[in-house]
Amino acid sequence: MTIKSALTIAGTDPSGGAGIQADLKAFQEREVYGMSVITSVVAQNTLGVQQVEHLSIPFIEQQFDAVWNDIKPDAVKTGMIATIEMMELIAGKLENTDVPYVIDPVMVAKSGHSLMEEKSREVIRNMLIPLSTVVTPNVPEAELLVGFTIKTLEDAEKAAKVIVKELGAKAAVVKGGHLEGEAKDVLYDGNDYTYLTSERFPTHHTHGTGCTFSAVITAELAKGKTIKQAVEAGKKFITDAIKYSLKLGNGNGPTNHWGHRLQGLPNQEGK
Ligand SMILES: Nc1ncnc2c1ncn2[C@@H]1O[C@H](COP(=O)(O)OP(=O)(O)O)[C@@H](O)[C@H]1O
Ligand SMILES: Cc1ncc(COP(=O)(O)O)c(N)n1
Repeated sequence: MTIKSALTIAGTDPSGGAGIQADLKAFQEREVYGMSVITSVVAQNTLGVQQVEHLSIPFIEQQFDAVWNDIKPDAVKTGMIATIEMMELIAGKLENTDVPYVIDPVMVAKSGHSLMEEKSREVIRNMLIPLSTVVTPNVPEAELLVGFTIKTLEDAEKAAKVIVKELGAKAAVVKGGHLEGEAKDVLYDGNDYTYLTSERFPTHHTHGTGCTFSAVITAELAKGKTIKQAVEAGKKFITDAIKYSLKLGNGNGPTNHWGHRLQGLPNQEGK
């Protein structure tokens, strides 16, 4: 069996639901060998973010080189990259590789805490997105990337197209977690739209949904799946992870990375 590997470059969540920790759990569930480069150490839990400390640029670079020069990953994702300097470093490292690259453009945590400097938005747009295979913004992130309001499915389609045609991503998925009604995401791959729809579960235990979704997409690309197959696998996985999400902690609990093994069983509300 050939082992495929994936690398996440992101911030941490010591409570295990988001960031690097969520990504590594997702890679493991998809049977891909997981590796990580930490950009910022975050004191956070299900209640919110308490404190953030950024690692130095030379130290982030050392971590990256340690992985890349030894076990070159089959796919890479970035999550929380807070500063312009971090983005420039990562862009420089990824610009001449052909490794599939997924960007989860993490800007603000669900709890409302900013995880990216505002002035970095321009840099993610100009330097990182043109290098990417798939970008996975939620609605507020997509609005900041494209500069218009997203209220309807048509707006989401338009935003996905702008991210591909104008910002230079190979594909974009605008996630519908923040819209009303069914949880409907829109993938645009430069030619076609694909809609990924699930029922909306009435739960607030959704800490780390975006991290887990993009990590599964990364794992599937590492295995050589197409963008469409990878995004469909990500949607299936996150739907079960939310359906069986965990009432852990005192705030918004984490998603359940074993959700896909629990199909047919009652969720935590007994439904
Ligand atoms: N309550 C929910 N029920 C079912 N799916 C959801 C729910 N909330 C979010 N999702 C799905 O989870 C994935 C992550 O979306 P979203 O929560 O918008 O991302 P983020 O964590 O970046 O804000 C998407 O596929 C979205 O459709
Ligand atoms: C290190 C890190 N990366 C990403 C998120 C976003 O996750 P969420 O939007 O679910 O809070 C987070 N809270 N922490």
